[in-house]
Amino acid sequence: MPSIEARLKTLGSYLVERPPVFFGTLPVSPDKCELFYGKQGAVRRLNLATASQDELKVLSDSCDKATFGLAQEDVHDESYRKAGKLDNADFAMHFNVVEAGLLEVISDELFEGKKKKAPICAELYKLNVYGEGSFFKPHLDTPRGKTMFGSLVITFPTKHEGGVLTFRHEGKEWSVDSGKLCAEKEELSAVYAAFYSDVEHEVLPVRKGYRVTVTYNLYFESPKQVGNRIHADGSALRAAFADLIEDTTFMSNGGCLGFGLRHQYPLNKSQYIARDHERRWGRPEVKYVPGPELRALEQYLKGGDALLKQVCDELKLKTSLGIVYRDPNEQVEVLCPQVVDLDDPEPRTLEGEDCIHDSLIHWLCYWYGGKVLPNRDGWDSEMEVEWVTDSPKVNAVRQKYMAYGNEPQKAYTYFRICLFVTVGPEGLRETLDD
Ligand SMILES: O=C(O)CCC(=O)C(=O)O
Ligand SMILES: [Fe+2]
Repeated sequence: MPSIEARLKTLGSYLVERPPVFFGTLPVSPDKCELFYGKQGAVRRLNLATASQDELKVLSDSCDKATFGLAQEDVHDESYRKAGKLDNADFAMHFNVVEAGLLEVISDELFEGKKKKAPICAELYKLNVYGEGSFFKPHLDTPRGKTMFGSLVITFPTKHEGGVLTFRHEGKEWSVDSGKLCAEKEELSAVYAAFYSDVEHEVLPVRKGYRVTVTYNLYFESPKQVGNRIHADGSALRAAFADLIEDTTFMSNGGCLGFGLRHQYPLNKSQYIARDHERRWGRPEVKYVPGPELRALEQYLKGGDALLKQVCDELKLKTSLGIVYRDPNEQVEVLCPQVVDLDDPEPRTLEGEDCIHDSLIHWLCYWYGGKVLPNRDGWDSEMEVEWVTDSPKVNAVRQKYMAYGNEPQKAYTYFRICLFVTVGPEGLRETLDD
């Protein structure tokens, strides 16, 4: 029998996922390629299946310059993104993703639904026109709202060369050459690509012609039903997990397993919540309780993260999400119940000191109920965790703050979102209340 350590490693390795991107061609009838557009006054009409280069130039000239999201702002910078765009209020098409059956394909492919599928919806977002020399440098899509999990790009069959949509995730790469795919098909076809928002993607420069795309934001429809997502490849993970907890020598007194989440999720920074109490009565005893943002996030996990939670639910093992902060200066990690607003002017004091004193870790524990995790630096750990997987490096979010030691100075920390599984002692493994 392999050692427990080796089996924990195997357990982590079962969290591999299907590609977080999928794409293909989709036959379309010419009437579905009919585009109506215009910002004010007269509306123009253009068929994207038959449009001439001159007609496409008129469309391109009617567009605004495309912007992109940077630090919560829409920025226009042609060294980063060169393309035209129309907002969803300024165009209409007969093409319909639901009628085309794409939502079913997306929910099958991204969530690997064998039995029940996640109810999802697609919201029309923008039309983009990439003429010769247009491109969009590597970026992640900004989630617009908590339930948004991905994007869908439909490329219509206008003649073009280049403009390859390229995805990269965890060292792998996928390319969608829409010009080539459309040209190769005998029947009139569009190209679709659906992907999670946190998968890096770029549009390589268009060499010839016009590439016209319509993008959609993909959402979960209702958090209640999302809990039914089924991952077809879950059996290996389930078996490895079940095997471990049946072994009486594994965590015989119970314990906690830690998994770094594989995907990124949008979380707001939350402020210190006990301020009114503090003003009136002084600092309350702050206990560690996962905040509402993290509790809500449990409904919206993606891919392997959702699978892990689902397997734990089936095995009746309690799970909770937590934010793990790392202070790069101290090589120490602390588990926090929320993403902390480090610019929050309150709470200000730490045992009489102003603001965040030298120790961010101490401050997080004092005000937010943070718990110090096992580490190498001689801090006393308040919680034992057996780590199974770490998060990919790109999921570590850098956060700046002002540290007030002898003098104020800029400092930074990293946080990542982790899932913790509470395992009961041997013979009483189940920890989830019904
Ligand atoms: O037009 C495309 O192919 C991709 C557009 C895109 O990545 C975006 O709008 O964020
Ligand atoms: Fe994008």
